[in-house]
Amino acid sequence: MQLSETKLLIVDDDVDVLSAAKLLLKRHLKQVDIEKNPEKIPFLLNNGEYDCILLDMNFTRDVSSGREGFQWLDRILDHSPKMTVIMVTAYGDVEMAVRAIKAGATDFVLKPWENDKLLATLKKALSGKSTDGEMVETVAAKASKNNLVAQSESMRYVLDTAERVAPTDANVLILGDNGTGKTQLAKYIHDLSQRSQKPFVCVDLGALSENLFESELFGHVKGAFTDARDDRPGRFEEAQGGTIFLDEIGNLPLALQSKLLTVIQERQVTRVGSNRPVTVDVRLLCATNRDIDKMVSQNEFRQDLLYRINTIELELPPLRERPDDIAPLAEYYLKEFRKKYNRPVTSISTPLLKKMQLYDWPGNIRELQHAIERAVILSQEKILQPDDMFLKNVSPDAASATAYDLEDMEKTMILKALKRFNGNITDTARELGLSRAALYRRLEKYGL
Ligand SMILES: Nc1ncnc2c1ncn2[C@@H]1O[C@H](COP(=O)(O)OP(=O)(O)OP(=O)(O)O)[C@@H](O)[C@H]1O
Repeated sequence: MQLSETKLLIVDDDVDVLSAAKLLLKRHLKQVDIEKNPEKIPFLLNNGEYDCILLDMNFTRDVSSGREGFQWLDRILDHSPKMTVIMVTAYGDVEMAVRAIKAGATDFVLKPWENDKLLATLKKALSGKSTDGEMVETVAAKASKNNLVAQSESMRYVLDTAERVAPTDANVLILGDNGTGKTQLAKYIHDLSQRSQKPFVCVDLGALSENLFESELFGHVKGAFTDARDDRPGRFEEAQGGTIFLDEIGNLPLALQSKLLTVIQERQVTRVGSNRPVTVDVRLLCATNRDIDKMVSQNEFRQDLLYRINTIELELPPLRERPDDIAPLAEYYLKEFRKKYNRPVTSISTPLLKKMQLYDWPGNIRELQHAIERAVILSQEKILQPDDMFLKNVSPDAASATAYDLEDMEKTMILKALKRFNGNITDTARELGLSRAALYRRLEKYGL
């Protein structure tokens, strides 16, 4: 959207700020309205057709929590979910900005602002919108999203948060078991960020031997150790301007944890064997499948480092906790492998899908991917059947279930749901889409 077509509302309790902003912006925008009292916001939203709101975070002087601003942000987005809201704060720091963006703001500006910066922020926020208010995705982000299957509510929440955090440059820690998609998510964040045209460097700290960590991350100079025949930049330098993704950060030895902390604080790396620091501008994404808080409490991971890397934490749930993703993932990989191996398989039978829903998937998406790959290669059928997929811990009853074994299926589903919610009847009933009374009747019927 063009700046010259934009109708803007500015809400701030400081009249000087309001008049200065109006004086500057009315020359560039179609309409600029100002309001001192945030209580008027609902009335103004009902009566004006604004494209953008510049909203102060702190209405009560000397209060810097931003609480009021967040409350008004919620109210605005409840009323107009696609509104471009730019938060204004005198106390801005990355954390507050990230919280605002997570809560739905498009961007933020610091007070007192420089006129050029304010205009640039407005332009950027509005240019990300097409006329119907949808965010325009970059080509890389679109491609990346196409590879991400996310139908369950929990995954959509994770992606939604990732999308909000991506443009902020905040450090993100991704938690999740093996194969849940941590690397894929990190790439997605990079593709959605302003660094998407710069390198995305992925370092698997779980696959590095301890004596290689330092030179791999920070580089070395010729002669620094026996095998160092040339000067070599480390992965931080390779990621210059872009993103570095440190996978399995929980594997970083303590001595290197303090070096990494220094790198993050000073934004400089020093190659092994050199004493000349090199300035690096990288965004840091980390991931681990370990219980990092427990590692901190056992002094295996530095608390101060954790604070630095987890400005935002995203947790990928295991596949068994998002059964809604199983069918779309299976379809997605069926299509991929059918093409890759030129096989005539067209679809997945309902009984096989049921069998997959009942399985625990300890290896998560990676395991599902391999299971479909094997089935596509080996199956003689056009439609994959339960026997085409060997899954270790599915009970034989469930495995041979046909679409017509409804009672067996129902009993198994109830048992699974009860287990998942530790016997809690209300939660189990809600999960199964039953009333509590209906669930009790079935428990009695099946003698559970
Ligand atoms: N949402 C998704 N949709 C489709 N495929 C996915 C999704 N998430 C992950 N995958 C695929 O699953 C496999 C495992 O994903 P990924 O390597 O990102 O997991 P990870 O959590 O980083 O694993 P590890 O802990 O072993 O490093 C990859 O082949 C990836 O492409």
